[in-house]
Amino acid sequence: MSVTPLAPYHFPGKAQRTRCVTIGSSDSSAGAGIQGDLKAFSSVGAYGASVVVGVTAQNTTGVSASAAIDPKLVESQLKAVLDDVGADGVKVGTSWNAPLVWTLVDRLVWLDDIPVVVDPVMETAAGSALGGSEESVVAIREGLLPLAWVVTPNVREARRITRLDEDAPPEQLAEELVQLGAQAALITDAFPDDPEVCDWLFDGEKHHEIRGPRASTRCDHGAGCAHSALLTVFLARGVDLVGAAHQAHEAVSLAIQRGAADIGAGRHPVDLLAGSVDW
Ligand SMILES: Nc1ncnc2c1ncn2[C@@H]1O[C@H](COP(=O)(O)OP(=O)(O)OP(=O)(O)O)[C@@H](O)[C@H]1O
Ligand SMILES: Cc1ncc(CO)c(N)n1
Repeated sequence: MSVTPLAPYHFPGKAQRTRCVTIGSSDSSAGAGIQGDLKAFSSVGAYGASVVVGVTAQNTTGVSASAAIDPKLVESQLKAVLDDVGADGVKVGTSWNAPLVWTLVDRLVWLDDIPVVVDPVMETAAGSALGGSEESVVAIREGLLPLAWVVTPNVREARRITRLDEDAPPEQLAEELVQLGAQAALITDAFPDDPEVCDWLFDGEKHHEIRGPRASTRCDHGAGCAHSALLTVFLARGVDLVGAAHQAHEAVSLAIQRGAADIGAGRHPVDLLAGSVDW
């Protein structure tokens, strides 16, 4: 006789505000990672909670040290958050190693009907590596993609996960990501050398190109994190995927344009709240 295991979480009922959980790593400069995600959640009035899977000593010029958190402690954080705060949407960022990813996968399968956005980050805007070992890429492919409502890699990350050639177009990369199990794939900045920015979305049936002007600032530290965090909130609020992808792109594009150019000497942080605060 097979017995269905009990869900490991208590799952409180609905709250008035949208609750989103980011599962990712600390960025000490707070432009990206869980700090960036929490700011993005707050910028649109959502309540953000976090499960820390790694810590980076990082600033706008790069990462100087990092460490992954013990999977058991990750599991305890997830339980603490989901049992009490609850979640209307979950975002997964950095994946440091396979045991960590599989621990998440084992737990996230219980999140029936809650949007899960997977942002398979492997490098910072300044070019430092963030995880991305071959074993963690395999765990992302085999474990995380099948749980993803939408996966949001940039082109380099999409190539790494799909193992397709350098010259594979975004259309093929996105279709392959869906073939691997994601419900949808959104490749950010699909043509990095073009004068216009284009996010390529494949919703499982149709392709959509989300285009906008390319900001020429160096304020893109945390752009990808902010994008996937906002996407999580909009999906949690029931916005359809194409609409959510447009809204997230527009907000982040503006956040790069009006970015925090006075912070740090490298790739400055995005600023989602620029213009809303009177200094
Ligand atoms: N120069 C730019 N001007 C306007 N929008 C941009 C620019 N660069 C990126 N974007 C937008 O920012 C969002 C995040 O994309 P990006 O490709 O920078 O993520 P990423 O490479 O994963 O970033 P990160 O390394 O910070 O995680 C997308 O909606 C993309 O279109
Ligand atoms: C911790 C962390 N996660 C994600 C990114 C991607 O921007 C970053 N720079 N740092």
